[in-house]
Amino acid sequence: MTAPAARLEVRGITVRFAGLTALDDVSFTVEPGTVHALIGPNGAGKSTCFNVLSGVYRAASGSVAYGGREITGMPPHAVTGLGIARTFQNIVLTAGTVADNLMLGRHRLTRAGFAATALRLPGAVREQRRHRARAAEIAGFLGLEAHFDQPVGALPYGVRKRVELARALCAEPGLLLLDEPVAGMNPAERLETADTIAAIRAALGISVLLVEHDMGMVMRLADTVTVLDFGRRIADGTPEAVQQDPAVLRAYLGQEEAA
Ligand SMILES: Nc1ncnc2c1ncn2[C@@H]1O[C@H](COP(=O)(O)OP(=O)(O)OP(=O)(O)O)[C@@H](O)[C@H]1O
Repeated sequence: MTAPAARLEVRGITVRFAGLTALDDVSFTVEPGTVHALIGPNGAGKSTCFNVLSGVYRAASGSVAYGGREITGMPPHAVTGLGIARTFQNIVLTAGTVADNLMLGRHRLTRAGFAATALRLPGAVREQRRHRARAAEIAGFLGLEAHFDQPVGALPYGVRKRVELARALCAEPGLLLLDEPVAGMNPAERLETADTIAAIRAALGISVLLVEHDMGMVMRLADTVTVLDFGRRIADGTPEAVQQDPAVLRAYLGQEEAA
């Protein structure tokens, strides 16, 4: 039921906030089935780029196409409908259990309307049962089976981050956008999450675009890396090539000097 991975083409996107150019003519391509990292110093424009891709912000110019379909200007739910799901830098979960949150993730795939579900009509009940079984399967894949019926509010931070990832996967996306998936995690949790992301790609064949500050994680996982600095793309290539790029070294050195 997973949406097939398709090519994401970002062409010349520019975003301005009251005089500040957060993204300046940025282009890159995420090839189907690859892990692509978007990196750069603080304020480089990474989150802004994610917000454009997921329909939260509208670019002043440029285009974003997924599987050849123009998604520029689409609202977030329409972008999700095409098979693009995301997680957020700060955990965004609703009250209730892990299962409740994962069922929300399946919303785009649910056909029965609100009334049919509320009235517990047989077709709607069967459909809910099928979605719940798939949500439980995804929870198991992410090591969350023991937490499935627990309230998310009581869970440790690292587990809640995994719940967010599971919820995004519940939409059966072809492209997963992960905004700092290991931020705030301890080293063991970081390694575990890196392994999980690699396993997701291998098992589902989907594409992953991730924003991440943890360079070890980027180097371990990414096939391709795009580097932003002050809203501009300064490098794009394999992790090895990007790591040795003088413009990238200068950008990160500048950040250390400013710190
Ligand atoms: N809603 C907004 N209104 C005004 N300025 C914004 C807004 N969102 C981002 N910016 C500015 O745009 C620039 C890019 O910010 P963005 O959050 O995209 O960077 P980032 O690379 O994600 O940074 P970080 O690594 O710190 O999360 C920054 O100068 C930021 O202050």
